[in-house]
Amino acid sequence: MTDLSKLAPNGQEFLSEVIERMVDAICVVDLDGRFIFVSAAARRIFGYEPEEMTGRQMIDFVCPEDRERTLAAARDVIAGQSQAHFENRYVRKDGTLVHIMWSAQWWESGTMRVGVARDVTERKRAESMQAALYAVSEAAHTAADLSDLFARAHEIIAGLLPASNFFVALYDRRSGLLSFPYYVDAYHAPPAPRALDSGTLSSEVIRTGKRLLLRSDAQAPLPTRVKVDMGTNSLDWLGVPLDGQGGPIGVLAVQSYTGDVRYTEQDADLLQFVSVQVASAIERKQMEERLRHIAWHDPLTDLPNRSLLHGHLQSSLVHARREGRHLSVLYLDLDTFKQVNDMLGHGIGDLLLQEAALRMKKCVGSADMVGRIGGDEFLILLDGDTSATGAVDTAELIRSILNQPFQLEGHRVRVSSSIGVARYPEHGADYKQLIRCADDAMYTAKKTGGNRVCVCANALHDTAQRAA
Ligand SMILES: Nc1nc2c(ncn2[C@@H]2O[C@H](COP(=O)(O)OP(=O)(O)OP(=O)(O)O)[C@@H](O)[C@H]2O)c(=O)[nH]1
Repeated sequence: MTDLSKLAPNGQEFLSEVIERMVDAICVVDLDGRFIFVSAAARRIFGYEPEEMTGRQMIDFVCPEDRERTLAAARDVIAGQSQAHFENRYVRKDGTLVHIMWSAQWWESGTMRVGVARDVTERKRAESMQAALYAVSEAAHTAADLSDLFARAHEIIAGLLPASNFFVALYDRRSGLLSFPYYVDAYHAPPAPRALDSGTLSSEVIRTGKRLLLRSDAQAPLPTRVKVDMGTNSLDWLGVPLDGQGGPIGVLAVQSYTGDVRYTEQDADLLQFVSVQVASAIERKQMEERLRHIAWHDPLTDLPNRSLLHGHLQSSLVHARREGRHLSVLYLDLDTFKQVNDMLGHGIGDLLLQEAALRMKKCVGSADMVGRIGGDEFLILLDGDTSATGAVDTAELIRSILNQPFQLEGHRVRVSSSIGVARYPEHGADYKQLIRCADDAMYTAKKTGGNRVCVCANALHDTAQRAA
């Protein structure tokens, strides 16, 4: 061991001076868990004067979430297992968190723990930001859809800053509307979509393309354009723009209603940092959803196309079979539609198909599906009302609604329709059989003059055939 008296005449003074100048803090804790000595570096690391800490329980300074494992680590040290890299978080005097890495050892004869605390907050911050970026980019690939992506982004952001009140606002440039597809809040329900000029804090972030941090204690006036907002009755409001490739596509926002959560510029930096990755993940998911929509929908009417209808019918049949339920299929073909094209042009024919699609959708429930098979042929799956009369009633309703004249660019156009009805399990056991039966019934309706509903005539009597 070095002889201190050779370095300085008074070894004690020399040691005190060295300890005073150390960047890391030396902390000594007795068997009862009280600080009995804390060196000067505590001032910078914990924000307390050393004398404010001595005599007090060490555990009271530890972040509540980390207390249990800190006590377990302390027990290990007392049992003789020294710790070289134990990490936990302390609450500084100003309320902020500091990440500490401890090296600690038990001093048997003194019955006390001797530890050295190193402030690793910056390193932890860099690590968690890196991890957050990685997690967001992973979520961009693996999230099932946009809402799953939002929930996962929320979880990731909550690991970086307090985010119990968090929302995602999306801005649709074409409609000019700001919507709130993900909204978690202690007091408010998700707001309805609103125009960008409705004077909200979120729209201010979109308009300016800049983050906005409002702290209740700063008493800063609201931006002049802001009139009302669901955030105005929160104490602190922090929103950052989601910058897409062609400008802001939305906002990520956190807000607090309680004084123990305050947002700082540092939080704004963190949220902004993550928002870049979140924005690109959202754009990626939006693109995937657009492509999926295009693949499954008819471009003219935006109705489900043949592939989606067949897939939906197959899975509905699986459920119906399992639950012993009925379901119905309507096959609809417009009568003499060709004449509309021939007399008024293809453009008016297109408008008629679009308007007819809207009318049909209004006749069915949310569990049902109206799709376009092609040309002037539509398929309607009735999964909601499973009664035999319900299917015919719905078919009659559709027929009569399509009979009403259409006003299309100044032309008054009248059409009628022929509809075939087939029911599971009476008329078919699988989707192909059901569609064929409904098509046959539609053909019968057409052959007998059109503008009518016909139910499939070929009921399956053989139970073995039904169950096939
Ligand atoms: N405007 C328009 N017409 C289409 C479209 N797709 C198919 N058609 C036309 O729709 C018509 C469908 O033919 P049909 O069902 O045989 O004609 P129809 O006059 O309804 O005859 P019936 O069904 O026997 O009453 C054809 O003239 C197609 O050219 C489309 O997307 N837009």
